[in-house]
Amino acid sequence: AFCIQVINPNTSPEMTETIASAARRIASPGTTILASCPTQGVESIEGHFDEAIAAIGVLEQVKQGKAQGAQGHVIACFGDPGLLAARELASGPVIGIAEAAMHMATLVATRFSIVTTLPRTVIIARHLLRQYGFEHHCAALHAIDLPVLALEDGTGLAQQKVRERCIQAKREDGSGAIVLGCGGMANLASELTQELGIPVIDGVTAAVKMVESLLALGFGTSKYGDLAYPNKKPLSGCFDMLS
Ligand SMILES: NC(=O)NC1=NC(=O)NC1=O
Repeated sequence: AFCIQVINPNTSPEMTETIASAARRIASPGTTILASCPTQGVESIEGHFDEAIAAIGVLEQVKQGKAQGAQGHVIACFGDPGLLAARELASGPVIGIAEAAMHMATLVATRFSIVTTLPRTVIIARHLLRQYGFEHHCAALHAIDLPVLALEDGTGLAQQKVRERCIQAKREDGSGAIVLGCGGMANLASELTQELGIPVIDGVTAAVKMVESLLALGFGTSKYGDLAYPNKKPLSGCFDMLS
């Protein structure tokens, strides 16, 4: 039986719920999901500035999650904000949804496409592909060109755009799999997989299963080298909460 914390790095309660329900749906029977989002920060993450703000909230949540018994952590934003810093703080595994979805896509197809939210987050996804070493696995990246919270506005327009973009990507890119590039798309993957007949991979569910696998294998984050716990030092002002 595992306890896995799933962190929505933005402060949108609706998106936290979308993410939490996807995580709980896929979690093994014995796994408890602790879903959370930062108490302060940014309501959606759409660029480097937002990611810098969100990373502090991720660290605060990881610290709280550890205290609540979380054995592993998922960072449920497609920028994987604060990933390595969170790995320094954590004992258990910490997996970002972008890396999780990308890894999974490489296991089922030789090439994958990414469908994400804004043109500027396409550029950030490219940075992640390079950072993770997946550049040559990714055939193309597409944006639905709607803000992140359009996925939670109840109109269904963003969801329709995601579907259209996935159909286009399958037709045009020659990719065998598609990665959904936002935590708020977590509830779309299984229906799109059925309709398109190819793996449409959401990073929230992928990351939950990867954390479960690492825990089942007895692996946490390696605390040897640069992911060792942070050097002890006083943290001033609002950062005191991270001491
Ligand atoms: N590319 C994205 O849409 N990233 C994201 N921003 C958020 O606030 N959540 C995400 O997954």
